[in-house]
Amino acid sequence: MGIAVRNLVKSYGALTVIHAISFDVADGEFVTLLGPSGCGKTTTLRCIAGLETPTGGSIAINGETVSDPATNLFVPPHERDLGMVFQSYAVWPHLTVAENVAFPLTVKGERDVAAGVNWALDIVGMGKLAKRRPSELSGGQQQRVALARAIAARPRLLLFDEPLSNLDARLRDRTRLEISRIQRELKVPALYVTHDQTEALSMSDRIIVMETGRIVQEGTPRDLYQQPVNRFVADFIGNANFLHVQRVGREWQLENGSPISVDPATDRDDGRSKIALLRPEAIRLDETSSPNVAGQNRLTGRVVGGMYLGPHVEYIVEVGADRLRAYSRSALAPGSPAILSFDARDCRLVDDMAQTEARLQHAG
Ligand SMILES: Nc1ncnc2c1ncn2[C@@H]1O[C@H](COP(=O)(O)OP(=O)(O)OP(=O)(O)O)[C@@H](O)[C@H]1O
Repeated sequence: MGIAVRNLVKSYGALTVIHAISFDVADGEFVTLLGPSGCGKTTTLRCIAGLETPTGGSIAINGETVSDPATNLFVPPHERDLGMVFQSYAVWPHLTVAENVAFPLTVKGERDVAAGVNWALDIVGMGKLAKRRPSELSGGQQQRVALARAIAARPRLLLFDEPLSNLDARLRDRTRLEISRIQRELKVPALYVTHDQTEALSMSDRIIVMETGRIVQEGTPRDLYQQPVNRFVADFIGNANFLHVQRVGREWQLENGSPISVDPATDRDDGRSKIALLRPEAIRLDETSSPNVAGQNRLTGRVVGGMYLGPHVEYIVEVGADRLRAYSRSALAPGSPAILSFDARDCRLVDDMAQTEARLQHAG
């Protein structure tokens, strides 16, 4: 049950934009495709919807293959039984809210269209505005109509392509919660495309991070935040500091020669070049008089800037050749020395990005 994508390839002429990716979305699961602009998220989603013709690989929905170029199989979009919500609300301006939502029910040949419309509008909280036209609605309300239309025919799969991009920040937060609630209520698998890490972290059961048409890592939001496989994922999800480190004998050192203890679980000698990831919230930032805590890394840096954010000040601190972001409630003057303390387990070695790029180039 759910979606099974196997070795999906999409090329436009000589240009391949999806390179044989495979993933699943289990029944009732909320999975997000996350990655920078142009990495192939939308193309993947559109292949599943049947709005693009894949070049290779297969796609199955609830065990039924809907696309497999090797056997010339291609089920058209309207026969795939899925609901889709786009960035542009794509509601029809000449139809009322109720008529918009009725459309998929009519196409499906449902007998009690009115009941289906009421059900869907109730779920998105738009029952009272059924007779309005889209021009009489706010952006957020129009997106709710689009959502109601996507779920009205009780599809076996929900697809979302950056559905919150056109909403302002507050409405985005609210609609995010609504989408999560509705998907869990309906218990249908959902695939959600975004380049916004907050959306991905807050809504997903699982996140698939993509880079240039390939999957770099997939896992729960917590896995990806706490155990990113490389610099690209660490940088894309959450705030990240990177320390340039080198192995000297059995220890790791910063470029200025200071020794540094790293998470032993990440200290693998696999021949790949490494960089140390240190999240800002793992750093304790003090004035130089702070006491030494046994077993902690303790680096001396220099404050180069600070930004007051209310709950804390976000400082930029120079440590050797690296600039790190760290938070503190104390007021530290620019130019003043500071001590950065952190647990070795919070300092993880990850593959450096240059390595990923090299691998991608090698893989063609
Ligand atoms: N019709 C097309 N012809 C040629 N190239 C295309 C076509 N559609 C998309 N591409 C290319 O495919 C790649 C992936 O595009 P896609 O829209 O899937 O990326 P995305 O990750 O969804 O980006 P965004 O977040 O900007 O929408 C891009 O390099 C894009 O230029």
